[in-house]
Amino acid sequence: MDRIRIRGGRRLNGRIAVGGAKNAALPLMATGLLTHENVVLTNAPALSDIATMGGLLAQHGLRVEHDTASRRISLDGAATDFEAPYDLVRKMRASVLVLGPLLARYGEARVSLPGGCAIGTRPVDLHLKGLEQMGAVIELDAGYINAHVDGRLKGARILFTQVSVGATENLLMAATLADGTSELINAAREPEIADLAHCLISMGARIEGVGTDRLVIQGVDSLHGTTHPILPDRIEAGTFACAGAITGGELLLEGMKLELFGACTRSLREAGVELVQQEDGVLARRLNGLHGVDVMTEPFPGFATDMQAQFMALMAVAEGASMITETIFENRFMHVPELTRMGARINAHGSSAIVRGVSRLSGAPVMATDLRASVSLIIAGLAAEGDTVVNRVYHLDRGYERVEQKLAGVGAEIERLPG
Ligand SMILES: CC(=O)N[C@H]1[C@@H](OP(=O)(O)OP(=O)(O)OC[C@H]2O[C@@H](n3ccc(=O)[nH]c3=O)[C@H](O)[C@@H]2O)O[C@H](CO)[C@@H](O)[C@@H]1O
Ligand SMILES: C=C(OP(=O)(O)O)C(=O)O
Repeated sequence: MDRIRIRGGRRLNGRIAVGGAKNAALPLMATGLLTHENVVLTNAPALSDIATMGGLLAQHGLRVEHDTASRRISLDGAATDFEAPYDLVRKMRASVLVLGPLLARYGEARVSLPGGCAIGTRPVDLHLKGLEQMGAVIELDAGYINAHVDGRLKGARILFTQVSVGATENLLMAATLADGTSELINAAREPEIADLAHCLISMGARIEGVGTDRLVIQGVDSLHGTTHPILPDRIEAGTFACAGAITGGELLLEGMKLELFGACTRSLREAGVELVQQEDGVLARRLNGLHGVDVMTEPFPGFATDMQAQFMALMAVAEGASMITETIFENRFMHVPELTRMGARINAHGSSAIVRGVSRLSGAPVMATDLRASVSLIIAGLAAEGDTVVNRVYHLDRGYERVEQKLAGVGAEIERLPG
């Protein structure tokens, strides 16, 4: 298994490319199931999650091509197999996003229940209730969701009792081909959902309220092919902003748009990181010292749960204390014991962690059990004295493309140690 070694203490400076967003690309790939025509996604990142989703869609019967050189994914043809097996869904929870499209277009789907993962239980009850409201008959059997509908799904008024990114995406896709009008109330407003909606509109879907918490969808008989550019990865960009800031550096986050950060902009600024929109990206520059800032994760435009671990690494060396509260996932503090091993002073209790900034961290061998926790250890390693070796790099490869090369390109002393 590969590992990543970082020698801390180098100031990061320069331009760093922000890729297409993983959390936009995965639902966008599922749109390939809504039409037999060619869906082309540009600005696609080369990530293991993208390969997993491609494998799943190919198993359903689509022709999937991912040309990493031109960053294009092409999806073509019709599904012939409606099962998403446990082995793939377990690896990547976004697999559950094939459920809505398969039901809407083929009236049938058998999708493994995703189950929990390292960061929390991650239920899908809201996805299932919404589809049932649209007329689907759903049974849970032997760890699988067996779903079918006689004829077409029917438009419905769906009120989410909790803001859910995945359920909004699944039901939005399903509603595009339903018979009649659907209304999604208390829908998630993440930029990746607007990106999905724009892609669906370019395929012939009729959607109003894009970017708001009320989406109104008039179902159509069929959708056609399209070419759609994937929006920039705000989490990758935010990760690099923290990486630059912890070293006292200045990075141009190429291709990033400031409005995608939501509340993260304010938290980073309060912490002492200047963020300025420029023509070709966002300039992230540490002003003077770092200051402790309290944050609470919330649905967009609140502070993103996917930025919590990286921000905590930054707060580990800030002046003063910071209280970090995680409201989306019940177990997303796995980086705390590892950061503590590097000298951070963090007390986690329930959904909150108090971080008391220290003047120095020290390198250590560390391990993390999820994607953002792993990258937070890289960020800490960039500021630590000595060497940090991050194990289980496969978590990182799910969501960061060539992270060691990108960081080395702006001055980090970092390398991948093949396992
Ligand atoms: C609102 C939010 O920040 N969502 C995050 C969530 O999306 P993801 O789509 O994975 O999760 P959801 O947005 O659906 O979950 C939000 C909350 O709703 C609960 N829930 C969800 C679905 C359901 O059927 N029943 C239910 O109770 C979850 O347990 C969670 O507490 O993880 C992704 C990966 O880290 C992040 O990119 C998303 O920003
Ligand atoms: C946890 C993440 O992804 P997933 O929902 O695919 O597990 C993430 O993007 O931080």
